[in-house]
Amino acid sequence: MRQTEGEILQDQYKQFPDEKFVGGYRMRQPYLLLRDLDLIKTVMVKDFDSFHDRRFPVDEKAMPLSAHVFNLKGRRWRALRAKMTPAFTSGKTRLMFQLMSDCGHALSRHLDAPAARGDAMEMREMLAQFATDVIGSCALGLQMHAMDDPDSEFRRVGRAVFEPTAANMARRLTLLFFPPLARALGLSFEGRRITDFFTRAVREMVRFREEEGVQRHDFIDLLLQLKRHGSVQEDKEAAGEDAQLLANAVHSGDDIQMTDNLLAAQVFVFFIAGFETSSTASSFALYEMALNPDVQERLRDEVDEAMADNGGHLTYDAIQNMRYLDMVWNESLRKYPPGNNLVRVVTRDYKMPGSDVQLPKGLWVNIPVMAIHHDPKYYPDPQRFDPERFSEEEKAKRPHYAFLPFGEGPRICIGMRFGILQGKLGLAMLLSKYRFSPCARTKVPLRFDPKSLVTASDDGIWLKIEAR
Ligand code: HEM
Repeated sequence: MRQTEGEILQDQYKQFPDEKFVGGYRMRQPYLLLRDLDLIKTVMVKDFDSFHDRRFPVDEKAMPLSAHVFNLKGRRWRALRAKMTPAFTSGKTRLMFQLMSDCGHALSRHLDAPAARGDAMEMREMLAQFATDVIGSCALGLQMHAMDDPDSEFRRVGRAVFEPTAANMARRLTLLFFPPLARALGLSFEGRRITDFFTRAVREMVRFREEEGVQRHDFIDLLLQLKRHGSVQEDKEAAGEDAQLLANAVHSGDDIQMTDNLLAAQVFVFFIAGFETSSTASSFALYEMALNPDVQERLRDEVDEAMADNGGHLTYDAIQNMRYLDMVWNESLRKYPPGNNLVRVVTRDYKMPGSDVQLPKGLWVNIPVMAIHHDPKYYPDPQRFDPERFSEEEKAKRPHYAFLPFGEGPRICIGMRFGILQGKLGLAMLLSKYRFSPCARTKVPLRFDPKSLVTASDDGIWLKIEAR
């Protein structure tokens, strides 16, 4: 395989410019590719009840870590999503800011020596270590020390899950395309070693918290609230975006018991969904800023100003209020969406609106995010990195569904606020202290790694780092 799934679908998307949707096969599995943004809205939101599932199999007994909110299906997904949503409001994210910020300071400390020497560094790995520490601290309440020790246990687990090895690929392709065979062989997405490591680590953590009565503003604490009381304490005032987030999480009416295994599965998905996505996103933003020094300077000016206004610190509100940071971050997610293809499964036979085409239950539906984000109809000269595309004026000219880095509808990324805060904080902290420029190993243009689960360059992101 020499192209990513996103690139294969992008070719097909370009091949049929006049169609609203196109059919195809992958390893003899039929699928539908959506091109039309109104149809995408119909599938993701309006007729969501006919498209509510994803494609990875779930088996709570044989593969305990598979029963997480990303994978779960139907009523069980709905019940869990509704219960977990209050853990992801901006109120809760704000409480985690200090934990995140501490990891940011550790990142800066770690880079001081190489920056003083003007070294070339692989920034994706650096940011993955930062993200591992953040998610470890905020999800598990652990000091992971991935930055002090790149071979720490959790960084090794994270690497093992995402490493595009032949074994990982073979296991996942079997799970996707031959689920009965995967079941017979006892395969899981992450592999037996990681299942055992993770369930044990979370079980020990839960026991420690329960016995010692330890409380921390992190996800384990919120999941333990769910286990004990059946719900997470909601914020006193949920306004704006949060009200929308909570309103989207309609309960299925089913009861869901938060067992230790179910709790471990949720922590596992926060870990894997949380660190690779935000670290690749931030490293692509750094890459583009190294190639576009005017953008880097303008953003650094904004960061300096925000710090000067806040006694030399980067606060939660300062990050939220930085307009240009938001534009740079979004343009980077546009050009390099970590999830380059979103999938829904048809959950009951469905007639496509405006046509005679009937979609059978079980069919996979692809929403080709990479292709849409590079369609010149929405983004003229799509290879150009131009944060101005995300000024309020330019955004208002585009259809909402032309920008889908976190998906949309009831299955939109539950950790979006957390991921954005972490990514932006990392960038702001780095720019406040260092300058980034291309080095001999910087690849222009980048090539994507076809074996990677998320959009990632095939040789990391090499940049020269210097103290300001
Ligand atoms: C820049 C960072 C991130 C990006 C770009 C991202 C992207 C996405 C995307 C594209 C989806 C699929 C949405 C859909 O199908 O409509 C998703 C789902 C999900 N994400 Fe994220 N994500 C990020 C960070 C996080 C973090 C930090 C967490 C957890 C702490 C997280 C947890 C999840 C979960 C649990 C789901 C499944 C939600 C459901 O099906 O109900 N993500 N994410």
